[in-house]
Amino acid sequence: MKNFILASASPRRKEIFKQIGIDIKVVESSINESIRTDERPEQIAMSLAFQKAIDVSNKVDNSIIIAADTIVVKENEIIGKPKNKLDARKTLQSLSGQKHSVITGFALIDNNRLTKIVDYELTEVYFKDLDTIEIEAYLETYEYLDKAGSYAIQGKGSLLVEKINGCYFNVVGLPISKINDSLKKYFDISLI
Ligand SMILES: Cc1cn([C@H]2C[C@H](O)[C@@H](COP(=O)(O)OP(=O)(O)OP(=O)(O)O)O2)c(=O)[nH]c1=O
Repeated sequence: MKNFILASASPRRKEIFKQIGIDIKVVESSINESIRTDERPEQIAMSLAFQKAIDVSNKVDNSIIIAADTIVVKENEIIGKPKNKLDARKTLQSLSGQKHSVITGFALIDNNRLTKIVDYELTEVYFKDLDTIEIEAYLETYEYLDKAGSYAIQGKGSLLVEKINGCYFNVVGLPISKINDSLKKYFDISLI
């Protein structure tokens, strides 16, 4: 089996690998996640994922590096991680009763063969109508910290969601099935 490296500090991404029986090694990237606002959301997510993968690829030998970046987009506006509780409250108010997209860009690099792949997955998420009491109760869980869109679908945030259209794991931060498709197609490796 090839040496896989996950270039992400996100415990959720490591957990997704664990769920499919892979105890993946983590090497965190140290990129500055600044974005160019003139790019399309999927370009931004792919570019950030690629920067994370390249950064880690320069630190390890003979490995396949997997990196990802997740952003939330509503009506072409990018909603990142909340700066504070006030910010999280505003985001949840704006997502209430509405549809948004969760885009995860991912990058795969085989630094032995010098193969590089970048792609993304998009999932539509429909929020329920949330009242003030629910939003305040959710904020008290502090689950919003460090989450794009200020919620965690894998936690109590599941109670805010009416339905999704697309890959669930993509919302949690790693479209594992699409990543496996790319590994099969371009690297001749299957995670199954
Ligand atoms: C919408 C949503 C996002 N998220 C998380 C996934 C990502 O970890 C995070 C978005 O931040 P990212 O910048 O994609 O990742 P990260 O900062 O956690 O880790 P790293 O940069 O080292 O790769 O939001 C959830 O866990 N659940 C959700 O429902």
